[in-house]
Parts: sequence; structure tokens; C-alpha cells
Amino acid sequence: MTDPSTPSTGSGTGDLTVVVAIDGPAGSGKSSVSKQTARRLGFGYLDTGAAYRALAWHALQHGIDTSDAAAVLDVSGDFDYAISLDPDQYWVRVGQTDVTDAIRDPRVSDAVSGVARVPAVRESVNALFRALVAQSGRPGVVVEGRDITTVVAPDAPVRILLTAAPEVRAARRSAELTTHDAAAVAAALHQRDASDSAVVDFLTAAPGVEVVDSTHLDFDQTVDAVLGVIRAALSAPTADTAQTGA
Ligand SMILES: Nc1ncnc2c1ncn2[C@@H]1O[C@H](COP(=O)(O)OP(=O)(O)OP(=O)(O)O)[C@@H](O)[C@H]1O
Ligand SMILES: Nc1ccn([C@@H]2O[C@H](COP(=O)(O)O)[C@@H](O)[C@H]2O)c(=O)n1
Repeated sequence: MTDPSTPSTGSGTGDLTVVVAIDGPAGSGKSSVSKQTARRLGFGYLDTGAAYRALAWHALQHGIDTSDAAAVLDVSGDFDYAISLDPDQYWVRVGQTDVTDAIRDPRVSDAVSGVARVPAVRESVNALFRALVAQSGRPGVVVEGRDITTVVAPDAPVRILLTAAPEVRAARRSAELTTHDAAAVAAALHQRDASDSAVVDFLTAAPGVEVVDSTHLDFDQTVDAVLGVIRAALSAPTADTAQTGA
């Protein structure tokens, strides 16, 4: 994997970029809500799951079974990954190939947890995420995934766990994948959550993480709820400003 050269805390405390960290289970609305939130704030948007998905796609292209950790690590050596942080011009590339749509294929979703289970892969992509945030040139970046509030940017000034009831998440995902059997889509989503939550905990909020439950909210209400948390957090006095009176 390309080695990110620019070190950064990616936390909003060690550099000038404000990080809004959002975690949650599959289908909770992380990508769509984070993207719209970023637009509303003029922030960048970083989809961290795309890196795991793109590496899973890359492994499948090489005929690799992603449950084979050694093979995944091996193929990650020539993984040339790029992603846009522009919420209005979102794309994902591996080498010269645009994989923006391909990485959403259920074939990739079914394989991605194997990739995410490899500790060396996680360390490498986390360093990349921090570098992408630091280099974004934006006043802030909404970063969404599974371990952003706890591992990637635990010091971010805004940390949110976006949840929704499992049956609601499954129904929303089924509505997107209309050509697929609804029961199979729901089973795959819950299976992926089960595999992923064995690696990182995104089902319970870590201390200091605000929960936004969208079960009974529509999309716009969810974005407004997230923006409310962000505005409250960014206008609250920090330890620094409270001490200096700034
Ligand atoms: N509050 C909401 N009300 C209705 N639909 C919603 C809401 N939030 C998100 N959605 C829809 O639910 C679907 C799943 O959302 P999205 O893809 O953003 O979830 P995700 O958490 O990023 O999923 P994954 O982790 O699997 O990538 C999308 O079609 C999105 O438009
Ligand atoms: N911070 C993250 C983000 C994602 N993953 C893994 O990637 C998969 C795809 O993520 P989506 O958000 O696009 O659904 C996800 O199922 C995890 O396996 C991760 O481990 N950490």
C-alpha cells in the first residue's frame, strides 16, 4: 500500500482541520448522512470503508480468498489507492480503474470483513486516513467508518455514533438493492455487522461519543440531528478556551 508521508493526528487537536468522527453499523446512514453534512458545512467527506472495500475488490481481482490474511497482506503490497474527499465529486480509484460503483457490489460487501480483520491492513489504512485529513485543505472533514471515534481520531472535537434499529437498516439497504432478495440482503448486512464487531466495537458509544438514533427520523431530520450535535460541540468551550477565556 502507498505509504502516506504526511504525519497528522487527524484529530482536530493536532492540526488545523476539524474532524467530525462518525461511526455506526452497516446501513445506519453513515455515508449518505456524512456526505450531506459535509456539504452543509463546506467540509470534506472521507468514507473510510471505501479503502477496505477497494482492497477487497483488489484481492478478488487477484483471485484471493479474503479469509486468507497472509494473502490479503501480500496483495496489499501493490494496492494503489486514491479517494476524493469532495462530497460533490466522490470517486474511488485503484490504479487507473474507477471502482466507485464496483466496490458497492454485494460480492465485495461479502468479502470485505476478511480484509478488515487484518491488523497490519488496519494500521496502514488508518495512517492513510490521517494523512488524507491533514492534506485535505478544507476547514474540516467528516470522517465516517467503524473505529473513527475510538481509534482513527479519538481526540476529534465531535464524535458521533449513528445508529438505527437493525430491521430499519436492513429495509433501507433492501430499498437500494431492488434486484436482490430482501431477506438475503438483510442476512448479509447482519452477518457483516457480526464479523466486523468482532474486530472493532461500533455498536456501543465510547465515553464522550454522542448517539444519534435515526430509527424514527427521515434522512433530512437525521442530517439536522447530526448538524445539531456538531454545532453544539464546536460552540462549547474547550479546556483551552475555558482556561484562557478565549
Ligand atoms: N434517516 C434515514 N431515513 C431514511 N433513509 C435513510 C436514512 N439515513 C440513511 N438512509 C438511507 O439508507 C441507505 C443506507 O445508508 P448509507 O449507505 O448511507 O449507510 P451506511 O451506514 O454508509 O452503510 P454501509 O456501512 O453499509 O456502507 C441509503 O439509501 C440512505 O439514503
Ligand atoms: N473504519 C472502518 C470502516 C470500514 N471498515 C470495514 O469496511 C467495510 C465496509 O465499510 P462500509 O462503511 O462501506 O460499509 C465494513 O464492513 C468493515 O469491514 C472497518 O473495518 N473500519
